[in-house]
Amino acid sequence: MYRFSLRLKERLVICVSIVAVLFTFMLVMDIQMDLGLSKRHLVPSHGKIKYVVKEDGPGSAYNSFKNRLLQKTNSGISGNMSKESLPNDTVVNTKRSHKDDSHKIPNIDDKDEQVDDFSDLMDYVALDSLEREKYKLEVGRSHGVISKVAGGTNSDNPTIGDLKNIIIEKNSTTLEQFHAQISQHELYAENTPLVDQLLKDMRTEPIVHVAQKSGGTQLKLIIDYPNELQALFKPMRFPREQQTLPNHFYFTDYERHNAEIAAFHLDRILGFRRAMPVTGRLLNMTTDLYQKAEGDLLNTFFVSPSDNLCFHGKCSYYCDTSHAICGNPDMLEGSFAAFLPSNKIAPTKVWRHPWRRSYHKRRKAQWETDPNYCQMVREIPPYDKGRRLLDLMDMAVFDFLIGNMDRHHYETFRLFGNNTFTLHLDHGRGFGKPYHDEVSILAPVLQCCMIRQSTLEVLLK
Ligand SMILES: Nc1ncnc2c1ncn2[C@@H]1O[C@H](COP(=O)(O)OP(=O)(O)OP(=O)(O)O)[C@@H](O)[C@H]1O
Ligand SMILES: [Mn+2]
Repeated sequence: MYRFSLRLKERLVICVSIVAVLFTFMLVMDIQMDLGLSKRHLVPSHGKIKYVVKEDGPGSAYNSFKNRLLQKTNSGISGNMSKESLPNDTVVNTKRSHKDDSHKIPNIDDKDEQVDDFSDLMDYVALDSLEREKYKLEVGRSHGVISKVAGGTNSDNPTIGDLKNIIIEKNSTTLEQFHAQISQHELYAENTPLVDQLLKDMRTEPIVHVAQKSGGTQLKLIIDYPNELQALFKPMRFPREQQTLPNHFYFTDYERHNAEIAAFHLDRILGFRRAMPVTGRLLNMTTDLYQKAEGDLLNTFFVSPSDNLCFHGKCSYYCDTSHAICGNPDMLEGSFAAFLPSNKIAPTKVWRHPWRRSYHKRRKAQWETDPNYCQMVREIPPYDKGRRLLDLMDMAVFDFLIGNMDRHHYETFRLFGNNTFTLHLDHGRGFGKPYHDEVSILAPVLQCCMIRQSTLEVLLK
């Protein structure tokens, strides 16, 4: 009997052990294959958040960023962070492409990158505010996803027309109507027909006058059409495939007219609506430019050895005979950006971008060396309240996507005060390295560890 009951006990122990092993096995399978048996919802999947959750707190995001981007620079060249600053897998790619196969399309299969389905972020965005509070307590830190109300965009949204008492007449031009409807929180409404109308007008209306635009470093022309329509023209200067030359800094890079066009469309698709409408058009060098130019600009026209009409204009970069803009044979492609409202109607305020690069071959900007840089920015008006700092986060995301390292200043409309959107202007240096991710452009997001919820949602979508 005793021996029998012992055997029973033994059997019981063996059974319990088997059940325990099976249960553990099931849990492991569940975590690996996301079967949902453990009803895990947020916590494990949030483990995928890069840079933040693996270590402790938002500070680690910056440390990780600093380690990867700021401290590894040993070339002594502050601006050229790209090579040293990349995650390991990308460094391999860059090194390979450095010599000059940057014009080749990289083979996607080459990449040893893990695919992230961003399910953690999807989960997070779907939470209501109560669940978020709970999550916040669970992970023991505040999060950087800022909702609309907290982002300060829920206030009134007056237009320039409202504030300047502009009455839209029947015969008002498309650009006049566009200017009047620019509002405190966006350049144009999502479904306005005015944008497509403007693009069409700039593409098809006859050109009546061209003049060089002062300011900035590279050549730009002011194009006048009938009825006060005006556009800012950037000519195609180099072949469409021309990428940033390996030894060019971001501030000496050529400008690409098609970058201006693509950037406008991306800004629109992302729902920012902070870039003026830009379209492309072919111009006749003789009838559209030479015959409509005068003064200083006209004086720079010449006929090249192959009998093409060329000009170079006057500016600080690439405005000389060796960088002339020539017809091919007589046609020239360019970008046409709808002109901003005049200073009389809506003057803009120019702000120095806090994350501006050094624009120097050897010097670093403060944000590249100061681990608490964002903390400082957060306390300085207009970044201390309202939407401004979040707009800079959006701008960083936008610039990262277009590869624009040339964001030295930005502008806002004065009449809307400080709680207004930041204009997205000047994207000519975007898309210079289309097969390279310049992570340092995301420095504002990585250092402040914040992003606007609507932006995150659009990116996930
Ligand atoms: N669509 C526009 N309509 C009117 N003015 C504009 C427009 N876009 C830009 N500008 C003005 O023209 C100035 C120069 O334009 P932009 O920045 O594109 O040229 P840039 O040569 O690249 O300048 P920089 O060398 O300073 O970067 C800007 O500061 C801006 O105020
Ligand atoms: Mn520029």
